[in-house]
Amino acid sequence: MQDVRVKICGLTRAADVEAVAEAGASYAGFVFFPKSPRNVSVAQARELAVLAPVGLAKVGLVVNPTDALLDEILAEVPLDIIQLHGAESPERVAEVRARYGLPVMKAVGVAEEADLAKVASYQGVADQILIDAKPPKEADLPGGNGLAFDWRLVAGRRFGKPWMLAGGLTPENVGTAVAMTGVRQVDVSSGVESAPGVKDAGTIRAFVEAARGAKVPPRL
Ligand SMILES: O=C(O)c1ccccc1N[C@@H]1O[C@H](COP(=O)(O)O)[C@@H](O)[C@H]1O
Repeated sequence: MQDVRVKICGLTRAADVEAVAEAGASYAGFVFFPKSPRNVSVAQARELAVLAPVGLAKVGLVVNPTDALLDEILAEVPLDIIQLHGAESPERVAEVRARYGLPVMKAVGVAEEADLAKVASYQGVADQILIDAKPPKEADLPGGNGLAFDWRLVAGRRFGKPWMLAGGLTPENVGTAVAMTGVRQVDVSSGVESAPGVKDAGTIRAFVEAARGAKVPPRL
């Protein structure tokens, strides 16, 4: 059976990229969002991205980006995937995908069943869907808040495109999340940090081990 694939998001130091690669994660995420404690400049992201070995996909996380910002990032940083984590419309997702010729992962925030209806509008335009916890109303960040949602809402779901589960995952709960939902890909940021924006190599290793060792229910 195929291992669960792991994305570690919000890397800010060379040692983080090394830890993520050594742990066996599949995706390394770089956050371009000034309000985030994980925000990196274009120059910093370039320095980190070139350290990633073949097989570790480099994901650029942006929130309602302008073309100017994406142009600036993609001129410098060798990204493999663009993660849109704001209120981008399906039309904007299609536009970004066509303009840069890169796969796009669209994040959808979920707190209740009704939120999942939004996924349908992105199925035809995004390459992957990221199902994340909906942020609290007063939150500064649209993601990366370390909050989980009720995983029963996505138990056994398929979304017409590969999907990833995020929101409040930790080494302690990721096995349950995978077993409960049947998801084949997971994404974490806060749950592998020693302080906001500071990744911890031991916790990254523990997270990847727990995710890959999780009991994935067979697809029906
Ligand atoms: O990580 C951030 O700082 C961030 C900022 C803005 C949008 C999304 C962000 N992170 C993404 O949020 C989810 C869940 O994170 P957490 O594990 O609950 O902290 C994940 O997809 C990150 O890529």
